Amino acid sequence: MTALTRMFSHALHSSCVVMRSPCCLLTSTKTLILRLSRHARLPRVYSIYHCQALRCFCTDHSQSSKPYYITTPIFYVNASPHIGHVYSAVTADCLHRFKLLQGYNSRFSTGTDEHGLKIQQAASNAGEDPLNFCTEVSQSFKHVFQRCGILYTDYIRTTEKRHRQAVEHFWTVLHSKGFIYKGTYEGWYSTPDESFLTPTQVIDRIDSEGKPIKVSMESGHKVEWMKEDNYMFRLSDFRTELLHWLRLNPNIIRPVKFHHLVLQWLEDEIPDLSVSRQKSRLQWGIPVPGDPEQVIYVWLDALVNYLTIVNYPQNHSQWWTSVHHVVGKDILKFHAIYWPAFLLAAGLPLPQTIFVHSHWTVEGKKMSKSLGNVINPLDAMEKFTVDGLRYFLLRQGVPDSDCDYYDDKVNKMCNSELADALGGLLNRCTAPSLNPTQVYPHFCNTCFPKELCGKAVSEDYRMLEAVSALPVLVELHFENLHIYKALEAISACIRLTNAFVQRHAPWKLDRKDPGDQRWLDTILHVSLECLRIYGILLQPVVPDLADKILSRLGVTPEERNWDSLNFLMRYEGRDCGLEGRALGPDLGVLFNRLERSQVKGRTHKMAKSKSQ
Ligand SMILES: Nc1ncnc2c1ncn2[C@@H]1O[C@H](COP(=O)(O)OP(=O)(O)OP(=O)(O)O)[C@@H](O)[C@H]1O
Repeated sequence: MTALTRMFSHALHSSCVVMRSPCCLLTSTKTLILRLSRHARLPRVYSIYHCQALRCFCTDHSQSSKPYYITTPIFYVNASPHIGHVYSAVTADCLHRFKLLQGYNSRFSTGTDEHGLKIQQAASNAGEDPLNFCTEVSQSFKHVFQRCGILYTDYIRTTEKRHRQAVEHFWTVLHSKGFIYKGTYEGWYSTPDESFLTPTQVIDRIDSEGKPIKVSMESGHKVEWMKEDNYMFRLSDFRTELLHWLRLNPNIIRPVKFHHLVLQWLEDEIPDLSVSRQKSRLQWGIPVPGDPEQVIYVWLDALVNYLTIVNYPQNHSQWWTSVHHVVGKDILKFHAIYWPAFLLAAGLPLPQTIFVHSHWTVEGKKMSKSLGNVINPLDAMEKFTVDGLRYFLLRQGVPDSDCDYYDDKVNKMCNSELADALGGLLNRCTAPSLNPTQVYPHFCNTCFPKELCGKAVSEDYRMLEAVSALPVLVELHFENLHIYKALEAISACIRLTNAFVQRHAPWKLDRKDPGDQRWLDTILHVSLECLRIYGILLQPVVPDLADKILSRLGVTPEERNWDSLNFLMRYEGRDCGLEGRALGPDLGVLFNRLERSQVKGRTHKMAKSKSQ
């Protein structure tokens, strides 16, 4: 006791000294966990006690009800949505729901990016008016997002009047401050990426007709030499300031790998950026204020959407100081260099976090509209259910590296982790055969005392420690966008709980024997407490499944927030409000096993993009 208490208070004390920023909080909490874990051989009772204490410490409750503004990229409407877009949206949605769970006043925006040459061309190929074309595709994004439970609070289209006004204002501010000047741009340009490239970013290739071409090294898209009179943004002026910002705040871009990448990009000089196109080349966009012969560069236009949402330029400040972007790695440069430079020029605060994720690939190639190797998310939800697909994307998607998608993988993961492990546990522990009265069973301190002298064995105490520490771990992983690690940790705990039930085989106990009955109730109580914690923590990931679990346990909607993660109060000698309460009536299966015939092996749909 004394050793751990000393260690814990020392750790708390030392962390208080350094804890000046969220980064320090994270570092010091990690240190605490490490120090705690080294003491795993101390008497169990103290470890559990301290894990609970640590959780209270880790969650800074003063943050509750503070604004937290999450954005997804706005999606380019040159074709219908695919799994990659859904992944961006589900990741942001999961963060949003996690923040709501913790009591933040979270706001979450998404929408569609509707200007630019690609859309002008796609609409023309489809023989449609650009706005009608955009409306149609924007609706399909909205539909897919609603279908997969994306709980956005704001949906924006860049063709809206409010957005045009925000962009015009933003441009005027930059121009009046002297950060935009008239010049000539000459260099490589990739229309598919709407991106300018330096000579070192392009390489020689041979096209399908055997002609030599230049392509972008990053995306592989063909580039063209462009020379035109444009408005230029003084991007080069901001290189030092951006470097300083990122070096001073090593936690801005997460996971950290991408932070290093941006720092590396900034090591080299960055040229000024062309921020307009001649109207003769591009008509579909917002005209430059005061110069109708020029149209604003699609990326400047698109990035301002984050401000439009929060009512820029009227009363955006409450939200703008707490903005967190979720982006794919393909658009990191736009979000981590261009966007902060524009904001600095406009005199606005910089983003708090840029969460970056990698790509879903199909047979090693990025799933992309241009390649047409896309998986239709509606088909995938049909096969695997909404929660099945969400779980797979977040459990398997590693933000640091690309991940190959195939149906069989989704099938296996859903069956083993949702149907068997989680569903099986719920089913076993709430079965009327073991619990005929269908109430939340009572816990007996004599059967499961704080010292190792009851019916519980040492593995059981280790399980309690793991489940007690779970909320802290989950929170830490979410902070780094390592949602897959959070799910890995939950999954490991579910395995421990299943092993606990298996070890004590409550179905073999004699219910007529009062001692056995007390122990049986205790086993079920502990298992349901574990399930309650898993249910609460899984809400941001699989909202419907989590609701099913918590409803079956009789947990009310008010008892599903972060403060309700008070695991196994009876073990601590405190009251448990659920004891003796009726379980929910739904005896149905949590997640139906997917048959292999339901999903085809390693196939993928070559869905036709709208532009084809
Ligand atoms: N394969 C993917 N994996 C993960 N996220 C993706 C993927 N494709 C697109 N996204 C996400 O959607 C955003 C918008 O992508 P975009 O509209 O450029 O789609 P795309 O299919 O890559 O299109 P294109 O083939 O025309 O480049 C990306 O920045 C990224 O956040």
